[in-house]
Amino acid sequence: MRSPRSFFEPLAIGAPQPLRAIPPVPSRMIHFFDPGNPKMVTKLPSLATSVDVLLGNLEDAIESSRKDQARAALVDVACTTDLGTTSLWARVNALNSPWFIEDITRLVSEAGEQIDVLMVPKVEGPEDIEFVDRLVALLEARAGISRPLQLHAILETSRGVANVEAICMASPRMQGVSLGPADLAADRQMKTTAVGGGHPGYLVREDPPGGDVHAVRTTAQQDLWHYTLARMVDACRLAGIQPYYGPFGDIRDVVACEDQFRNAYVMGCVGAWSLHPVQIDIARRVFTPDEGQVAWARQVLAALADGSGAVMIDGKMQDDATFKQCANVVALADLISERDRLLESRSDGRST
Ligand SMILES: CC(=O)SCCNC(=O)CCNC(=O)[C@H](O)C(C)(C)COP(=O)(O)OP(=O)(O)OC[C@H]1O[C@@H](n2cnc3c(N)ncnc32)[C@H](O)[C@@H]1OP(=O)(O)O
Ligand SMILES: CC(=O)C(=O)O
Ligand SMILES: [Mg+2]
Repeated sequence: MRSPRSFFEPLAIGAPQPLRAIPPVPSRMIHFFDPGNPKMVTKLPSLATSVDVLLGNLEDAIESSRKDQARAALVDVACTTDLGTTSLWARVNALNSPWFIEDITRLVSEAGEQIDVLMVPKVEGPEDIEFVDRLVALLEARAGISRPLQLHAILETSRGVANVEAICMASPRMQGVSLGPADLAADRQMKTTAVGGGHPGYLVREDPPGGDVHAVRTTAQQDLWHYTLARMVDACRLAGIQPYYGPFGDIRDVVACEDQFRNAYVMGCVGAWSLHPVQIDIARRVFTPDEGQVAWARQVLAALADGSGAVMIDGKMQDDATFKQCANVVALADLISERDRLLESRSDGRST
């Protein structure tokens, strides 16, 4: 654990000063692409007019035989493609893999000014983040990078979940954490074979009406990810960083994807991954504050000018706590509306 006095000092001589706060940049959808797939790469300028984050994936879903090609292609994308105001992130391979060292070295050294966030998979404890933090600082210093790269951890092992608070607080580079439901399910030996979503066997059943255990009873599926997500949200907010739902693998099931994303949004997450273009609009719809809720929140703020006291609006008590809840909704809505204005002007071909 670092001393509070040295927490914000660069970890290498010549590395940029660490950030004191996470930049307030919307990241409703982290859209994954395979940098080694030319068809996907040609779509990037057009995708950049509709998504908040484009992420070049080098880890799972990229065949071992194509890792080097995908890495080189991602550096090329970073250095040659105009993505406007859309952020560029990269998912590197796991720390113990044969590709990690080359991933991190080349991405930081050759594209460190273009990449905003490095997503690190299978993070198990603060020591993993501390290791990457120092390595990135050394590479930044050597390459003369002017602004610090941020780190994003994927929560996908039991040990990672057990250490999530320490992971979130391990470095000022930490930008956020995503749930990794597929690897986490495997690591925990859960009995789902899906990427996110529910399971028909994880349910509650109504009590027997009149004690008749043979009566037909209603059941409702429960959210397999509730505990992990809630714990992750608390850990992220404790550290002042951003929580995200990860991927939803059933691309056809847009309804369940929207439900899963919305659960995460209501719980406090700021975004989710989109694996396929069809999931982009789902994430935008879900992670953009609802107009009716924003109007209500503005009404509460206006009624409680300085946040103190208590008033009734439509029969509901409002005070300092609801003032803060509403201020969060309004601040997010304003941030997103500015982002959508930028996306719209880029999509119209106007200068941003
Ligand atoms: C558990 C985890 O680790 S999740 C993270 C790792 N997984 C990933 O990154 C997967 C990313 N997504 C993909 O690779 C693809 O979406 C796949 C393989 C799942 C499906 O791809 P396809 O079989 O080509 O899907 P589909 O035929 O519906 O594609 C329709 C079009 O969208 C394009 N497309 C599909 N996914 C993407 C994407 N992520 N980004 C950009 N374009 C895409 C296809 O190239 C195709 O283009 P075309 O109409 O010009 O031919
Ligand atoms: C997100 C991810 O990598 C997983 O679910 O395993
Ligand atoms: Mg994974």
